[in-house]
Amino acid sequence: MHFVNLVGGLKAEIVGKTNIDISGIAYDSRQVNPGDLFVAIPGFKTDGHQFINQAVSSGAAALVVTDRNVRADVPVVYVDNSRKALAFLAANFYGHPSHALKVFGVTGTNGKTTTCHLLREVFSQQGYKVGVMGTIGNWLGTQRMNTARTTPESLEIQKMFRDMVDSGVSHVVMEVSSHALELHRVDQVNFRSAVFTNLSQDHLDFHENLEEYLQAKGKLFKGLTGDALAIINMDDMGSFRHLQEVTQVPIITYGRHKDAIFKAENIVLSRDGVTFDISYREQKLPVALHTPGLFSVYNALAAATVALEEGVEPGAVSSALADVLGVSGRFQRVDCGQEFTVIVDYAHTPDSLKNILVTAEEFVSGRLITVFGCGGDRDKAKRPLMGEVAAKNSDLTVVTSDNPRSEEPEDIISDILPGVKAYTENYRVIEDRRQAIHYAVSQAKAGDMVVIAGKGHETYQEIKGQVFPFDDREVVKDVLRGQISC
Ligand SMILES: CC(=O)N[C@H]1[C@@H](OP(=O)(O)OP(=O)(O)OC[C@H]2O[C@@H](n3ccc(=O)[nH]c3=O)[C@H](O)[C@@H]2O)O[C@H](CO)[C@@H](O)[C@@H]1O[C@H](C)C(=O)N[C@@H](C)C(=O)N[C@H](CCC(=O)O)C(=O)O
Ligand SMILES: Nc1ncnc2c1ncn2[C@@H]1O[C@H](COP(=O)(O)OP(=O)(O)OP(=O)(O)O)[C@@H](O)[C@H]1O
Ligand SMILES: N[C@H](CCC[C@H](N)C(=O)O)C(=O)O
Ligand SMILES: [Mg+2]
Repeated sequence: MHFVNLVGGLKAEIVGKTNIDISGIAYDSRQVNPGDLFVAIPGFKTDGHQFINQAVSSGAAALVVTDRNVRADVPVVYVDNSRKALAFLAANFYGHPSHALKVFGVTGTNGKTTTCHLLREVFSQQGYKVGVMGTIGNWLGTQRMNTARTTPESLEIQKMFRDMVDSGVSHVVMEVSSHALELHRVDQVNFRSAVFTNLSQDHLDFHENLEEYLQAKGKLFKGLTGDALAIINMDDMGSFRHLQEVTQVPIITYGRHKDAIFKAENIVLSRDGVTFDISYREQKLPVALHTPGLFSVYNALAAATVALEEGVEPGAVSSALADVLGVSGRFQRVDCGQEFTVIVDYAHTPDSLKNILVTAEEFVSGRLITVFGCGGDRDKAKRPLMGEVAAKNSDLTVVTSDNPRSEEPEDIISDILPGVKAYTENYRVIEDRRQAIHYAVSQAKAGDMVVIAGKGHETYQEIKGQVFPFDDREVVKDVLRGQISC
């Protein structure tokens, strides 16, 4: 692409000759190919400006920088914010593909992945080719691609949108994390609609406090334009009020609140699922889900609201929701015919852990045994809170490691323990997650339930910067294999 077309419209000062072609964009010097434009990002850990020489020696044809002192033999584009510029340039480079797609963004602390996958099923059953971007992977129709982030960097997003358009995708459901909103990853995305699930404590390592966390989420709604809709959970009243203030587009509410436009009524919770009615605009739509818990009602209601607003026939919405047997690592049973229940779940916040344990508690006839830890290099304030939730809602709590990342596993456990000790003496600390799962499962008797929380679909464990293969579900099967044929 010609350099002038690429940077056209970007608020910037340009020094150097502009009559060049750009073959690609890179924001990491290690990824630069000859002819690329290198965008230097001042980051949290290091500064992309330090790698300019490396980028140029790898063949960078031009640079985007924020540091006015940078001088180079290639053209230099001076901008105020390089993440913003990256999003702008990526959208230009790939031809603004989101304008040729219906992109539905889902944000909130919990329920994004689940809501997206429910919505994916509804749209797929309509015969649309659906794109998905989120925690458990990215999909172009049925083709799955791995992902490291819930919401990738703007460059990857725009490239994926381009591939989606080129392969016939019409609808995209994507999780939009607060990190993505704060770091301009979705700046140039043309959202058809945005969904808000809920807000509770998480990521206070990244956001100053809950207000700032909410403000980051609000950016998704602030950016909506045209005939986009803001689809908001009205039961989270504090967040609802904020989002209502910041958005300029029509608001569609859902929830159990009496004033919600799409209202869940007649909710019946059971061990194997949930049934409820969606009452909206003088109509009633019965829904049956295979996942239990009140939180499942919210996810399905959010997905149904989007689909119904898009004009999907109501019967098709409820039948697609009924066809979803579950989402990988979300309240996933590991069943080898044992006499007790084992659930692997991705709850890694105080609120989600509480939801999952309250749901489990309701249907367990015996003891509830919980295994969990907390991620390293993440919100430390949630650790004792998760300890408290586990202790209050379990008969036996096994505190272990999640992904300690660069932290000492025992330090993380020490942060969790005050919360546990304040509510129970029935706990064990087993730092090694495999051993912790072995212990918990071996303690279970007929009628008991073991909940293994925090890692859900993950197939790795990161300890001291090293990534090892690890899958809670496989570890459970290994233990059960020793007891019964599995
Ligand atoms: C906190 C956060 O989001 N950090 C993101 C941020 O990293 P950073 O600012 O620290 O980058 P840095 O390491 O200082 O490097 C600065 C720049 O120098 C470049 N560099 C670096 C080294 C080198 O040799 N050459 C080079 O050019 C880097 O590519 C980067 O552009 O920008 C990077 C480039 O886009 C991201 O990869 C990185 O995600 C990190 C790895 C991360 O763990 N993010 C998590 C917390 C995250 O985004 N999570 C959300 C939330 C999930 C949820 O809601 O639960 C998600 O969407 O996944
Ligand atoms: N609507 C909800 N409200 C509260 N908790 C929920 C809800 N839906 C799911 N959960 C709980 O949160 C966990 C994570 O769910 P899910 O993966 O759908 O959320 P997410 O928002 O995508 O999370 P992440 O931010 O990690 O990507 C589930 O395993 C479950 O324990
Ligand atoms: N997207 C979340 C996932 C947390 C999952 C948990 N297993 C952990 O590693 O902390 C985060 O990056 O904070
Ligand atoms: Mg997710």
